[in-house]
Amino acid sequence: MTVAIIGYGRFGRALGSLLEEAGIDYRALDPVADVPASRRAGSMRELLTGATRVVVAVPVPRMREVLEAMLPHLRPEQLVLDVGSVKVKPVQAMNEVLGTRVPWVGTHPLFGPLSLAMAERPLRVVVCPNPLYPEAAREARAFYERLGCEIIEQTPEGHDRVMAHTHALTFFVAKGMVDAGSGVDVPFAPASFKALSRTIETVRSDAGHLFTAIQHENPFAREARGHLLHALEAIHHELETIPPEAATPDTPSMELPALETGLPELKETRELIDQLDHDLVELLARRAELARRALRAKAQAGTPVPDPAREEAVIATRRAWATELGVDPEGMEAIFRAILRFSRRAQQTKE
Ligand SMILES: O=C(O)C(=O)C[C@]1(C(=O)O)C=C[C@@H](O)C=C1
Repeated sequence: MTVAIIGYGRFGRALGSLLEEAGIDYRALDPVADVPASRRAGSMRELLTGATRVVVAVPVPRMREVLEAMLPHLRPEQLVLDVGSVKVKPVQAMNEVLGTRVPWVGTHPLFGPLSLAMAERPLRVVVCPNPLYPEAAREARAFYERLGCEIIEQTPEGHDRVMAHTHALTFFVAKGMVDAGSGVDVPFAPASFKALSRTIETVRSDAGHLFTAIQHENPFAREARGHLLHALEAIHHELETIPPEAATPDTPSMELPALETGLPELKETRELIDQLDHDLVELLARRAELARRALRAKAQAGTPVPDPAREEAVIATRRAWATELGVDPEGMEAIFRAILRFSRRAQQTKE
């Protein structure tokens, strides 16, 4: 399989690194971004000749003109996939420009460069089957599964509706908070804000055109923003009008979903421990993924594998962190020695 990537921006590059990890050959074309010489195609014709999968990773508003530029060089045995963050408009563009000439399918990988760098798992991709090419969705599934992704099937409308209430609103709220100056240079922050500030960082690190695309190019985003603004206005108004002494947690409109589980204390505590351990297992899986990445980097740089000096440095810092947090450094060292053994074992297995 040879993959052609059109658009070597943040996502195009991230996809390139996934393809490389999976041992799949690819070429890329971008009018401005720097493509490594070994991967660079000189023209659309050169890029598309011989490619079996063609990934369109350009900003959504540019999709149609790019599809038009591709069309003369495409052949019916190829498969075109877009990776836009919205689906109704790109699918419409592919339907109109490619139609029944070349197989195509709309897809949205729900991960970006940041989640790949952090070794977040699972990597999920929404695939939107279309009646013109039922086989294309199956091929897209197989393609993404080779990259280690899980697939969710959705209609373009279903996808955009969900995204309007999740992706678009998250970006909207985060940008609103950034523009209102919240969280800048604060001396301390409660846990509730820490979770949100991670989101703000993600939004900040994404390409600028993404913000406009997920708001403007999603037909349901405007309405979702309107509902949110309306709800916020109503809350603001109530906070202004309800006298403070009347605003108990039982005031109907101010009620938040109950936090009390009503479970006996031991049962509740064990459930919390289970949740926390689940997070730990997920973190350890990501750590193992990063260790495998370190191994690949070391293979290129000729660094020793395993590396006792690095392992001792790891242990020393974790002991210091434990001391700072007031937990037993000996115990923490034992845990990290086990984690390093786990890590070395993970480096010996492929996936
Ligand atoms: O940092 C590295 O070189 C790694 O390969 C990662 C790691 C780790 O899991 O932290 C794993 C094995 C090495 O012996 C040292 C450290």
